Amino acid sequence: FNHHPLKHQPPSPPKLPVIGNLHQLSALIHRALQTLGAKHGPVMLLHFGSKPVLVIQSADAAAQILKDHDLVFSDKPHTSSTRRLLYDLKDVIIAPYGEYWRKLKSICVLQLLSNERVGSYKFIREEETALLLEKIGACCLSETAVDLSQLFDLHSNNVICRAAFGRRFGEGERGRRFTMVFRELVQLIGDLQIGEFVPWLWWISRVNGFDRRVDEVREKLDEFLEMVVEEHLNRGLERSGNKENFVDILLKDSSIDRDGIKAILLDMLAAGPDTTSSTLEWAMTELLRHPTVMTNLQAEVRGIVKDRQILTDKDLGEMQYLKAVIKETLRLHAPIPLLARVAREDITVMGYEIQANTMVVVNLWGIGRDPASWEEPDKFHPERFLNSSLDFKGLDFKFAPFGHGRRGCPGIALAIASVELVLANLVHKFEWKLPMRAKCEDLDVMEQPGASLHRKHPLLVVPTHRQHNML
Ligand code: HEM
Repeated sequence: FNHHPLKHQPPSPPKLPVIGNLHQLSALIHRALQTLGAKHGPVMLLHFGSKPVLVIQSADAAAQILKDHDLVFSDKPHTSSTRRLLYDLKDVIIAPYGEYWRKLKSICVLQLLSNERVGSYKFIREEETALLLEKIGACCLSETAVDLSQLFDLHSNNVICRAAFGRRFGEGERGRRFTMVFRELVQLIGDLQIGEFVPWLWWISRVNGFDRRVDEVREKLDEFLEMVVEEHLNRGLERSGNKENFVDILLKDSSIDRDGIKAILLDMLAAGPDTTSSTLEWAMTELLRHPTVMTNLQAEVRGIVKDRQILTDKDLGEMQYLKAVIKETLRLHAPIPLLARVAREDITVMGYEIQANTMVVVNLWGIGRDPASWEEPDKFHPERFLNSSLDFKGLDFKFAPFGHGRRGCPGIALAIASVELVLANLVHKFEWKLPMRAKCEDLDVMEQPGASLHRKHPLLVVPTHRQHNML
């Protein structure tokens, strides 16, 4: 469209000089976009500074971006802070679409995240789940509250670290600090700094401390990743070479340099544990807020597992209500609420002319709550997924928590296997209540801003051992 003025542009809310629409956004950007979309429609053109940003908030429009024109929208936007944090785009998540990205993605899928690989980590998931249950069980006698948010973080981190690196890194005080650095990384990536969009305001992120936080986080992460790589190199010399893990495989590939290796490892640690623990955190939050759903889920799980201590894959396969609870959690609390892409060329979307280089934001969170697609969209009602063919493959774009297409999430199998096993065990083995005799409706659902969506406040809950005659 470079040769003529655009005739059909999407509606735009009125904007201010210099900052465009940035003043209409709040820290929880997905919520601000939903509010704007209710007024201006599901396809809007905003301006972050002078930069045009196409905002997509309906299933139909998302299908055009993620399926029909997937190739055109297969690049990701980046800012100077994401470049600094992610080794100058040498990772999978932000790397430009092309040969290098294709190679990294296929290594991630084949060597770490394929169904077969995920099956081979079954013992890791089981051991880590047993450890989690033990920690919770230890609090039962004293009836003290457990911080489930922290336990879920540690659990998800251990599963991914053991699968990818062959050992845990999350234990003890050092481990806790390491999990917090990853949380901060995700918050920094999700933070819109005005200087990225209005170049002469670059100094603001220096004055408000953002640049300093980026540098500190980058340094701590690099130190940690260097240690992981060195450990593998040293160990590799001694080993008989009978069992390679993901890091060994990356180290063998001469076309990926040291920064590239660290960047991919960083991706796995940034994208995997945080999203998995967010799903667990919100699932338990919603179960506690909805005692009937909790009772239904306990009835299903306990009915299938009976008095056995160990839950099997076959048991999980039969738990339709459990699967519906997980889907309903992902619909209401998409762990990655916003997808960001960039148009590689001029293109028409939903009849609107969109110019090359326009940034696109797909509000997965907003689409999950769109009244045009869902009845009583804000209600937690897992039954809507029973007897329904909606699944995670993102074929119906009203429910696409893992995205779709070339840049879609490669971690679905690992994430779902981990979440199902933990959740089924938690409701099988324990009864749950809120501390200080709080009522279920008192449990808040406030969110922490960031590229992934967590509770603002940790989830504190009091567990007791299940009484076997209860159900
Ligand atoms: C419930 C858990 C998870 C959710 C909801 C989730 C969601 C997503 C979403 C929405 C995207 C962007 C897709 C797009 O742009 O179309 C994504 C990308 C990605 N995810 Fe996940 N994810 C989860 C777990 C995992 C796990 C466990 C891993 C690996 C350990 C992982 C690795 C990745 C990677 C590497 C990408 C980038 C793919 C690319 O750019 O080509 N994710 N994920």
